[in-house]
Amino acid sequence: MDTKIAIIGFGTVGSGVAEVFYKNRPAIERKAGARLDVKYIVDIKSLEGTPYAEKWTKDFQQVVDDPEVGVVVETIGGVMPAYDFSKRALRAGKHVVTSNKELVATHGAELLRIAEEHNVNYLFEASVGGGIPLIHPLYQCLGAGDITEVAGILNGTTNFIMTRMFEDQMSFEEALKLAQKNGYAEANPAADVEGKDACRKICILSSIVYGKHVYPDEVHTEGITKITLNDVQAASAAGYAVRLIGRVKKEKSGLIAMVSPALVAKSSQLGNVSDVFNAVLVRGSDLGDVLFYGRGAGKSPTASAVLSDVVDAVREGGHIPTLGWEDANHDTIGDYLDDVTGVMVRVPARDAKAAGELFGAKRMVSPAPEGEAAFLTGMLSGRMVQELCAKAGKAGIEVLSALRVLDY
Ligand SMILES: NC(=O)C1=CN([C@@H]2O[C@H](COP(=O)(O)OP(=O)(O)OC[C@H]3O[C@@H](n4cnc5c(N)ncnc54)[C@H](OP(=O)(O)O)[C@@H]3O)[C@@H](O)[C@H]2O)C=CC1
Ligand SMILES: N[C@@H](CC=O)C(=O)O
Repeated sequence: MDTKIAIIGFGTVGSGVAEVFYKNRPAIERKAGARLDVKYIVDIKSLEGTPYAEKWTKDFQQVVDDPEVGVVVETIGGVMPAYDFSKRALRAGKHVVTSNKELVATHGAELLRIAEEHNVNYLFEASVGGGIPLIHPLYQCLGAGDITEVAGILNGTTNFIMTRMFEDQMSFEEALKLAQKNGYAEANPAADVEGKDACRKICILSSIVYGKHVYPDEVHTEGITKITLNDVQAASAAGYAVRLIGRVKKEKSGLIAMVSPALVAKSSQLGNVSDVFNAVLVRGSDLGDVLFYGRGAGKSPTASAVLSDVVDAVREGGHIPTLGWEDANHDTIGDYLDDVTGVMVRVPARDAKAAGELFGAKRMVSPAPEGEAAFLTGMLSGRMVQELCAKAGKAGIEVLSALRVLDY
């Protein structure tokens, strides 16, 4: 059997898909049980001068109208026109494979439903964790367990930037430029540094694990832009690393999800994750902790995840029935202020005593950054931290930062 592939969007990931496909073609065909080839590459810019020039077209309708095309790989990114292209491909009876987490997080439930109606697959292994096999294990292998919590370092760019800034003293701008040069960053890197990309990824993981669509507007999201060297130094003196963590957990009152920078013990599984690497911890009441680890961004790792979906789509031919979730009304996630964690508070040295009493300091950090004091509190809800910060303000105590401390 012959199946033709069309790649839509020939940027970092799309070009990686073509390169890895031709490099590993015999193994990919053997696993898919079919002869495969890339017939079209759709991009707004010409591919003249590349080895793929004769496959290039600007006209997506050509792909839709060609019965030979069995799989459409969507690597444009963003919602439009990727949303429109994906629907047209699915309705034309073609499998769609994507790395586009913004689209999956925004319209995943609908696209999965359209795929099911047309007996094809909508697959997105590359949308979370780059090259880490994560989506498939979550819905297939871990499907039976009662998963209480998923937490992870979900953005390669920010982890890379923080590693370079705080371990190699690189400036934020230089580190970001290097992440872009390496092909890690989003087309608009604000999505990385402001936490939106990690938010989209935790939405996808939550939807898979808990079976209801979690939308990005439900998830409280903070990025890394306010993290300072003094935060990192104080955390380190206390035995912690600062990481951007996306997490969702099941509480008695419902699900709580958020993205924020947080302290994790240096000796912990997440505390050790550096550079572009991602790690996702899945915690289950029967399962205990399972960790997924690998390169979270970049051309070849992401392309390899995309191609694993191409193989599945061709081999399974529309029969991957368990991947999916119900649509929901933007009301799946509870109030993030109910989340209870430890907190590390930094204040000017002059405010150490008053702040320590107010927040109920449990352990002073030593050495604190010069001219400052820092301490760890007991367990506090987000709401209590807000109230205490407001009280501190009224009492003339300057809270320099209050960062969550997590037990992963
Ligand atoms: N880079 C990474 O490490 C990873 C990326 N992803 C996701 O994969 C997707 C693609 O990312 P990436 O490859 O980095 O992005 P790029 O910006 O490098 O690639 C997107 C490509 O699509 C082209 N394009 C834009 N609009 C259209 C259109 N209407 N029709 C056809 N082509 C179009 C762009 O052209 P032009 O440049 O001219 O605009 C560009 O060549 C995104 O959703 C991203 O979030 C997922 C995992 C990892
Ligand atoms: N910009 C993203 C790319 C992969 O999803 C990241 O840095 O993680």
